[in-house]
Amino acid sequence: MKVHFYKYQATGNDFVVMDNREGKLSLTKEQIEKICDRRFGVGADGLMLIEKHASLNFNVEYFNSDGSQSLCGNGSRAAVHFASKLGLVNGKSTFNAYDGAHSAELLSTGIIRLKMNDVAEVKTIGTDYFLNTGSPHYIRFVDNIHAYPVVEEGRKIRYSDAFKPGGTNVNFVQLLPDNTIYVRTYERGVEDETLSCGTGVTAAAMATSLKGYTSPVNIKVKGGDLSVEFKSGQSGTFTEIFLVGPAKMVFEGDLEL
Ligand SMILES: N[C@@H](CCC[C@H](N)C(=O)O)C(=O)O
Repeated sequence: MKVHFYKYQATGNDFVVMDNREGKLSLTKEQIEKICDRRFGVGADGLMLIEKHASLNFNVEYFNSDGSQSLCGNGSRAAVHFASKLGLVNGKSTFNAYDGAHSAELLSTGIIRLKMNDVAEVKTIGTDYFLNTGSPHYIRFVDNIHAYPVVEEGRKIRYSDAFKPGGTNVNFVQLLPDNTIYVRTYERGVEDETLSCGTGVTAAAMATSLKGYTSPVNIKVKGGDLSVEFKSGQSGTFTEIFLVGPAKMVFEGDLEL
């Protein structure tokens, strides 16, 4: 069976996107792994099916490259760009994802401003933090981020007993001047460092606000620049959270399933 796909990147987090509004596509874990494989397939950190939704503009079914599912912040921004290309939305949009309903805006600059769901709690673990921004995220502040062994240390935390059985994504964050942070993320489901993680930088911005940084927090990742806006509530609660950054279609093609 031949399937048309679109390749997207959002600050270097890359995705295979397919239009499944007719509901004909149902992919197995093995098919997802093969499509996302960088040698035997198209190659991507994740895969998304864009589907119809009864009351919102569309539904996003997101899969990590190993076939597991969660919310993808960068993927959702790419999905909004794709939905706009399909003519499903014009400027403002609403859609359903793994953690429920979201709204977003595609600005004339090509930047996507995605509303994230509220954060009810930030746990403190020694000098580290843990919170859920639609996906689970562990945050550790480090110095000299560029030399930090992200994969080695990330893997230890991701597979630690404390986070079994689901595991967690792990973010290493360096505080920079001017309300800016540099974030590197070990992503579960990709089982490697990615160039950017949207739910991860959102979690990092929340943790950084507990250290006195204010909204918007400017984010630097290996794949580019983002920003996170939010309102802080009492004792580690956050509302009005927006993940803001670019997403681009890179190429399209057909693949044999
Ligand atoms: N890259 C994503 C996060 C995707 C989900 C994550 N790997 C998980 O399984 O929790 C993002 O941009 O948020």
